[in-house]
Amino acid sequence: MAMVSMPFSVPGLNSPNLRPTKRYSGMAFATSNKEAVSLGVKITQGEGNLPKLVLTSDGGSEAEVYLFGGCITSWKVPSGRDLLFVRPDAVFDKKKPISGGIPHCFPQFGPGTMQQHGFARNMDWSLVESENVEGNPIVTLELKDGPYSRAMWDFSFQARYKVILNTKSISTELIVTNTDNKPFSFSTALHTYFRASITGVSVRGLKGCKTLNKDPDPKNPIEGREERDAITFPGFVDCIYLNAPEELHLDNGLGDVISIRNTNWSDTVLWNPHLQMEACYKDFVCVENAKIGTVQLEPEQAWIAKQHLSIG
Ligand SMILES: O=P(O)(O)OC[C@H]1O[C@@H](O)[C@H](O)[C@@H](O)[C@@H]1O
Repeated sequence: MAMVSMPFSVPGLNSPNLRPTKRYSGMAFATSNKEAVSLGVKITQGEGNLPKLVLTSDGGSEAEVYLFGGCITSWKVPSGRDLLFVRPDAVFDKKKPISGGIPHCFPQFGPGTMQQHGFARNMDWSLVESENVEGNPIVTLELKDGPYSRAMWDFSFQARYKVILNTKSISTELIVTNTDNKPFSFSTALHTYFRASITGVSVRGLKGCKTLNKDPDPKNPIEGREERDAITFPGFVDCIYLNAPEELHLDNGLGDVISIRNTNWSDTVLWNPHLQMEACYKDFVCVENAKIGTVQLEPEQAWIAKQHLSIG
């Protein structure tokens, strides 16, 4: 497939993090719109003037992705309903990670030696590729080590994150490559905040999994086994499910059943803070595809994991 590099400029958005390589895949390129990177992908100024990609599919779905944190903050299905949730206390000033959407936890899920959930959600990712396949926009973001990450984790790495929006789904593919000359290991997660009505929420598919319950002490989780077909959220929940299946179903209590499929994200985390976040706990649930046991990569080795969220 041909790759075409083009100079790119958007007023107020000139940044080394915006250097997309367009790939032409079946659809014409929208040359008339300066802010369009490829058909169905625009770069805009989001909250706090942070660069935000807006993806629009021919089928009527829409997604928003901030380069800061490589964070998908919105996934609207054709009905216009946003199935993701951004907390009301989220800030867009780069002083904190964006609290909501699909933040990255990398290279540590935590708790651990560095800040909770690692540094990837606190760094600017770059847009490196944008394409459109049969009306469906695709962007690829990249994160590499820099002084900020090196101070916490002294390794050279590359993370590539592809986001694919279809009419009824949003898929991601994360590839972490060891670009160092020594091995490294990491844990990681996609900390997805789903919009929900918590009293009506249930998660199915985890029955039989070994659990590590982080309540009451995240540093000393209690081992157990899940016995319920449908997990509900009547109070505080913070629990890791090891060797989770490749598909879960989330009933968000708002009329949507979301299929959460994965490849190679071996574990799941369920989290709802209940009264610890009194202002918003009723409005979301986190169902996180995670890799809790560390991944070890030798130099030049890569690890790949996919997530596929869809509605029926
Ligand atoms: O960093 P955030 O978005 O506030 O999320 C924090 C929570 O993230 C969850 O993944 C953890 O299991 C919780 O222990 C933690 O409290």
